[in-house]
Amino acid sequence: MIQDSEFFRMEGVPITKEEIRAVSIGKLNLDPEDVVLDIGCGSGGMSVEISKRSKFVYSIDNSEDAKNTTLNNLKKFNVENCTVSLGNAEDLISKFDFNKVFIGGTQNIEQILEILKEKNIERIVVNTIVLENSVKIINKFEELGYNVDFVNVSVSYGKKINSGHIMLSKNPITIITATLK
Ligand SMILES: C[S@@+](CC[C@H](N)C(=O)[O-])C[C@H]1O[C@@H](n2cnc3c(N)ncnc32)[C@H](O)[C@@H]1O
Repeated sequence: MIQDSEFFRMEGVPITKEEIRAVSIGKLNLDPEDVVLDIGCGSGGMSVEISKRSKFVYSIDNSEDAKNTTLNNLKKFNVENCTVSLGNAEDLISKFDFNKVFIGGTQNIEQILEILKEKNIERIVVNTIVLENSVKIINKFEELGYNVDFVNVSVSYGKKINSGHIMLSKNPITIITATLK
């Protein structure tokens, strides 16, 4: 994984942290021939990591700052197999052909999952921090007939203080993986 500090960042544009990227990449079970849609690409943290392990990535974000941040990071890490589109994922998904999806942005998530089901996508991995979203997403996947696996990942970062070393925890992230039965 690339260290978080190596990414170009813009104020207000989130990034999926290194350890969460590692687990999410594992859950995507990437193959070099995979074509992946990254919904809500933010700073491009996942887009860059996925592009290094797959054939092509289509990234979407509805924030212009996020689009520009991702483009900067694609350039910084010499990624040539990824394009970035500005807009709402629910309006753009139909333009692309892909076989796996990573979702880091969850606005209109139920509508997005319904559109993806129509495309028979084999594997979808979603990250969410909001508890209500976790329940909503798991229920929607089950309603649509997917196998669902969900894990909660809590990362604590080590820090040196005067009297020794401590661990500082970050908010847990729920990682939901849906596969077709
Ligand atoms: C947590 S950030 C993703 C971070 C990213 N995975 C990374 O590694 O840098 C979520 C992003 O999703 C975008 N977003 C949320 N819902 C969206 C939607 N329906 N369509 C497009 N973008 C969306 C937000 O603008 C935000 O930039």
